[in-house]
Amino acid sequence: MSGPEPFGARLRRAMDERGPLCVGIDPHASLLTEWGLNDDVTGLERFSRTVVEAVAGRVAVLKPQIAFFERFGSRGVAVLEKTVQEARAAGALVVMDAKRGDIGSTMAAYAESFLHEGAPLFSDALTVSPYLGYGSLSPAVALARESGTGLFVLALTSNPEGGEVQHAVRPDGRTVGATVLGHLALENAGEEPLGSFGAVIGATLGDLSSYDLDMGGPILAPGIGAQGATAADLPAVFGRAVRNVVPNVSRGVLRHGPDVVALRDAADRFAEEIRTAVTAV
Ligand SMILES: O=c1ccn([C@@H]2O[C@H](COP(=O)(O)O)[C@@H](O)[C@H]2O)c(=O)[nH]1
Repeated sequence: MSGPEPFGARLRRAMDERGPLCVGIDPHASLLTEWGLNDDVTGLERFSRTVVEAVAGRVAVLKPQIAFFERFGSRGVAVLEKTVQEARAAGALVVMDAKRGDIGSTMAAYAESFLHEGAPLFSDALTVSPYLGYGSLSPAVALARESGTGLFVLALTSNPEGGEVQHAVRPDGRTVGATVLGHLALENAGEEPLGSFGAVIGATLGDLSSYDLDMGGPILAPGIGAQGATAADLPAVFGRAVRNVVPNVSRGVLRHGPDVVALRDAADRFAEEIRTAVTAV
């Protein structure tokens, strides 16, 4: 089959070559201040550039959190555009953390913004919310297939409040989170070496053995570092699915800036801890 190489295949290769770590680009106001930067667009640009310079050439994935750019309006979004382009040019895959979700016709426009090659914010993958119904994501699934990009669908989020929705039991006896994972298994069926339709599942969640995490796609796992999970928790949380896990660390790395070498060393330490934990399974 011709067309662009699917995201899942590109991600598997990047994970094999660079390890699975994803570093988040989350320019919190407090971090800008700690780095000695102003809480303005110039500070935002310096922060983002520094993170890209430090780690984009060595980690598999970078995940900019769009909220921290949008708070500066159009000039912040312009910084995000440059950040995405520079990160991709340095060899990292970019997962845009925008958590988009809406009725299907609007979802198509969100998908165009991030998954259409040539769009200013074109990224390798996008986080999306299935809580308007999984089917509302269909336009994004279709465009991702066409453009060789991917989705990470919120399934079991890292925050303690998520359980009231995601662990809720449906009339068929399955939880809402398990239902999302079931949809993803269908999207990824037959895709080798890894599907392009991933789940977001928090590394903070403890024992998930009641869930079938083997849905053929990657698992983006935030929660390591500032939210209290550690690399050593990964095997217990994800079991055999750990080989498909992309652990995200944002503040745990970013707090070591603005020194480029210190940032790089922090990312390398997390990468090594993850490698040790995952190879022990
Ligand atoms: O369930 C979720 C989904 C997304 N996130 C995002 O990941 C990072 C985590 O940042 P840390 O500083 O490492 O805590 C952040 O961008 C969240 O919006 C999440 O934490 N949990």
